[in-house]
Amino acid sequence: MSASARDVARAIDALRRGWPIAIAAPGEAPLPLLAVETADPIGLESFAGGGTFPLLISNGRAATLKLTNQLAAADPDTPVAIEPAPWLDFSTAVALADPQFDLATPLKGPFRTMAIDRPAASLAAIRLARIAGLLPAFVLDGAGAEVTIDPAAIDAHQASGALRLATRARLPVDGAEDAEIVAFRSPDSSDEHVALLVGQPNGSPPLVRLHSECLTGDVLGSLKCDCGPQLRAAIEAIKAQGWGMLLYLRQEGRGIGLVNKLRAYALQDQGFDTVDANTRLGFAIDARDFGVAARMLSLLGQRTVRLLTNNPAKVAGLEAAGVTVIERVAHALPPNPHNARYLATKRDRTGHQL
Ligand SMILES: Nc1nc2c(ncn2[C@@H]2O[C@H](COP(=O)(O)OP(=O)(O)OP(=O)(O)O)[C@@H](O)[C@H]2O)c(=O)[nH]1
Ligand SMILES: [Zn+2]
Repeated sequence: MSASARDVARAIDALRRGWPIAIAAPGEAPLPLLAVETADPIGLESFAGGGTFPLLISNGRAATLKLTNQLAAADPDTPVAIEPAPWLDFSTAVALADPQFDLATPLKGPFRTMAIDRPAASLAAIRLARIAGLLPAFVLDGAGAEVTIDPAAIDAHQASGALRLATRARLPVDGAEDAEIVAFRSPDSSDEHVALLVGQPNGSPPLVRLHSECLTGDVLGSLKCDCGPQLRAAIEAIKAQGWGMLLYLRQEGRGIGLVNKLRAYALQDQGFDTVDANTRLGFAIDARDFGVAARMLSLLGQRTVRLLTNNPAKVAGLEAAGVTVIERVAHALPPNPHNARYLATKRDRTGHQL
């Protein structure tokens, strides 16, 4: 592991423990940061010195709070800085960061945005929050940073190039007794992706399914989404075709992590759909990087595939990463009363071809 990879790992760990870090981009002054989600009043005081402080949130969140115009910057990941104000205290910072009480508690204010003087570090901070599975909201410019990292190290952390095949073994599964599991690891990330290889190569391109982790659907049988049935149907479809592979990608919640996905579910309980829930939390609607899947296919010797999906973004993501998708094979399953709205939203708002 390189020194910078170690620093990113330390930065993620520090943020999750409520310790401050700094991001220093070339040509910019360092940007000290304390994650609002894991801060407490004592940690905040030792970081900010007891005074008032500026905050950094994402545009999706700022637009939800009516601090920016959603249309002005279409990308929900764009950083937005909020000016210090005497009424900006710990509990107000939490209310600005976390949408769960948006409808219940009127926000203190007014709050004003301000120009961002360290743009590269600010953008990297929002990305780092997502990688750490934290709400994208930081107190800025305090003291005591545990570690200082370069945005380039965060890019390297996300890159799939260092992914390696770690081990493989026979794994008879329900529906495919001849299956083999292959595990992948990267020194830059703790995500352990796996591929399930079904059947034997028969000269034609494999039928491939990219399945993003869904603990609730895959393991607990959640009816809120279609993941569990899609997972099992994919294995059956691959088996029926003769051969292929299911890539199980550790991209829970379309890349925002389990806790943030469950926060999105809490917002869905309040009536927001899957798209608006992600945006209110301050995340992109889909934060996945399908370069990981392309790298796994390349390590498995596959550059041309038939892809089981309804999501054109998966086809585009693989193609952009150098995989030829010769055919998209539809993978729709019957709705149930709990996921009908979710499936309709995917069709109407994220371009799924159902
Ligand atoms: N953030 C968020 N993630 C969700 C929600 N519902 C399901 N997911 C996640 O969405 C991912 C499932 O998407 P997939 O089935 O791989 O793919 P898709 O983009 O729907 O496209 P298909 O290939 O057509 O199924 C999993 O990581 C789930 O955890 C939600 O409401 N919010
Ligand atoms: Zn799911």
